[in-house]
Amino acid sequence: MEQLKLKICGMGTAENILAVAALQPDYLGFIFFEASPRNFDGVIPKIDPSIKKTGVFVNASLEFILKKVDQYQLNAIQLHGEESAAFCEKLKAAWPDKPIELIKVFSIKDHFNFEELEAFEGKVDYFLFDTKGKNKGGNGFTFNWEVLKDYPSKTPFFLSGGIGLEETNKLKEFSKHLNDNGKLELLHALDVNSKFELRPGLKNIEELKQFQTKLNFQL
Ligand SMILES: O=C(O)c1ccccc1N[C@@H]1O[C@H](COP(=O)(O)O)[C@@H](O)[C@H]1O
Repeated sequence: MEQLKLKICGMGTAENILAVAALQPDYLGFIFFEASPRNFDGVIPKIDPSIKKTGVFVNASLEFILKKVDQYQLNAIQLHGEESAAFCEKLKAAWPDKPIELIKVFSIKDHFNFEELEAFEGKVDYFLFDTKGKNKGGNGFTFNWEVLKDYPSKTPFFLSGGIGLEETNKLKEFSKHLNDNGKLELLHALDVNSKFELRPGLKNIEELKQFQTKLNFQL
């Protein structure tokens, strides 16, 4: 079975990027959304090429996304707004010979209509489930993961929204339930952000280390 991946999102300073990259996450996320306190406009230092640099966009234009992919040599794109399936198709077609991963976000609180996913099937590589809150993302609290227990799709997904150190027991239960239903392989990655911050954009390295250790023991 493939190992559960980790995405650390909302990076800011070069020094902190290097410290987080040294933890060898699978994905590092950079938010390109001016309304966010984590909006990224800096320089990404050289990091291990196995770490996928992921751009997070909210209803951005195709041109803007293309520019950022080129400028920062992004490996993955996370669409965190109301982007359509047709837009996802256009984005995929923009790099026919480059393996850019496309992640489409859906925000959930207590219910989700899985029919919403249908139009995106086969057009994106992953779905990402985040918490619906007052902000587009980075709300810092979890949604009702029970909603995903009967996940009907074959598309692997990222679990996101308010995941912190105190969620590890709940994560263990959640992965056990998926396993019992033969769906554990569909949980591709965990995505963490504001619960590991000293301030917006500055990650707490010690707490991230503790999280990795707890996950290795528990999941
Ligand atoms: O973090 C932000 O400010 C943000 C703004 C706009 C879109 C997405 C954003 N962050 C994403 O939100 C989720 C969950 O974050 P949290 O753990 O609840 O803080 C994560 O995928 C970030 O990529």
